[in-house]
Amino acid sequence: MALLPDFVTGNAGLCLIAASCIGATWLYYRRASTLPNVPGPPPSSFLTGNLLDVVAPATGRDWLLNVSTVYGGVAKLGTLFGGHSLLVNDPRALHQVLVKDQDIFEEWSAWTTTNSLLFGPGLLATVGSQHKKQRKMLGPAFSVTHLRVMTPMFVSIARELETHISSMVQNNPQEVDMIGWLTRFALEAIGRGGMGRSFGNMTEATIFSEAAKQLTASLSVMSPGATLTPFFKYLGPPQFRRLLLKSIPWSLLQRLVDIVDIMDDEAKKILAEQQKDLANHDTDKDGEDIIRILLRANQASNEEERMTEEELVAQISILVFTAMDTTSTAIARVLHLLALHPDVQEKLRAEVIEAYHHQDEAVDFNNLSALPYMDAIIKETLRVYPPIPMMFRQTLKDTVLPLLHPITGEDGKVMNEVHVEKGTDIVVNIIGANHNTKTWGKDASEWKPERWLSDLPESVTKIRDLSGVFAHQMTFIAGNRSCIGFNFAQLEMRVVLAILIQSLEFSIPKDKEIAWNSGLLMTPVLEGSSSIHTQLPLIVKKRKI
Ligand code: HEM
Repeated sequence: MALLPDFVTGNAGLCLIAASCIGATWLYYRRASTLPNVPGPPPSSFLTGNLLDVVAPATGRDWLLNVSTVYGGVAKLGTLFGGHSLLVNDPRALHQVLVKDQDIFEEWSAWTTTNSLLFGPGLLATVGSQHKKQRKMLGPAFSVTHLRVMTPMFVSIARELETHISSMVQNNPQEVDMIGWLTRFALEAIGRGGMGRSFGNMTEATIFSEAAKQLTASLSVMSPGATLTPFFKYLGPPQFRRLLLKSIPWSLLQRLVDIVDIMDDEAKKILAEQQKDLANHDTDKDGEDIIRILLRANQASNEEERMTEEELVAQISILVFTAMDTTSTAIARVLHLLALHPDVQEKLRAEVIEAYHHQDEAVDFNNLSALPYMDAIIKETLRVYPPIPMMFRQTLKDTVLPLLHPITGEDGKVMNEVHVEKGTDIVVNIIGANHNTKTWGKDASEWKPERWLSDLPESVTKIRDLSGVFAHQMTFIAGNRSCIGFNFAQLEMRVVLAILIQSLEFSIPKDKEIAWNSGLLMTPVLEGSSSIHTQLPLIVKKRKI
């Protein structure tokens, strides 16, 4: 025993569990290790394959794009212990994965298990008929009719945001960390629009807002370890697993456990309040929110369809998780690009001022949707800079993926399709699909809002297989697991732009370089900073109206 390090002798149980996990992972990954003949980048190490290349904060995005350029629509990636997964951006193959054969290409089990451990059995954690049932019940709350009703509430939150920022820059232009403000806006939008309650004053952080803000960043840092979570659920009952987690001396993990507890407590409180209001027939609120609509539908449904209390709580935490950072970083990206391209900013401002004549009270769903230049900027930004650069799927049985654009196999022969074994992980290369030159043309990677103001090429409009739910792109993916909130997100983007651009000007600070880190989500940071602290410092100037 003296030969073993103290940590091992002192934590024998923990080490045994870790060794079993590693062994089980190895066995698991060996099963799906044959993707014969599909070329791909050499793995950086036997232990982690290409996983660390994909999630590398500063280079992950370009790495993904480069692999698509070099290897085409499908490429073999190395995963843990010499295993392989398939990176896909070919339009026909993506259509097969996400739409045509979506029952064969199920959500990645590491992702659903992680989400189930974090939030419980909500949309991001369920599969098959349970997922379908939940999706059907939540769908109506995201309808255009409902969003139309919600618009004035978004406008009022955006005006609060504008008032706060304006007061900071009233006398002189100032550097403002826009991502912080946009995160508060997005949290408040999902709070009031989603849960029927405010998450607090926009200027002061609360325990909940801090927890929600840190969640994505913590998960991004820990994402390579997500591949191990399917085995975690076999490590005994939840109380035991919790004890196990609490005994691991890793501050980031301990913070994650706290965050999850805070979010869960809040979700339970929200549900209890909503149920009470509903029981009291209290409809004296700013229109119907998502959870209220869900509760009504749940109440009206039959026994087999009805969601449990646990499922309802999970939906609340999942909505906060999915709605907040995705949308705030999407708006942040637009503002960053407008600051980099003052001509585009000015043209957008002219369009908005012309439409509203300085009366932002008039901003409504219809007139917001009728601003062609704003529409072009939003579509182009989401295409070139999708906030989520990739997603994952897993095959439930052996199958064949057809390719629209054939590739050359390792044996030098042309491949029109790829045979994929049961258990293979599929990486949906969202950014690769959005930058595909065969679809979007040679300038696919350039940010050109103008491309949306004239006819798009036939390679975009005439391909039946290009099945993204939004603007021919994969940003919100496609099929039954596509983003349920894509119209909600776009509406938030439009409202914030319409309100801020009229009275504020944005430019880049002279002494700071902004970079975007890859991860689960693309996030703005200061160039060279490896920190998980997101920042978007822009110089904001008050316009004289
Ligand atoms: C620009 C902002 C957003 C982007 C880029 C985005 C992107 C995505 C993507 C790529 C997925 C698919 C995940 C998968 O394959 O499992 C997804 C799912 C989802 N999104 Fe969004 N999203 C955004 C905003 C929102 C908002 C505002 C909401 C809610 C109000 C939302 C709610 C959801 C939910 C609940 C799912 C899970 C759907 C399911 O599994 O059925 N998202 N989102």
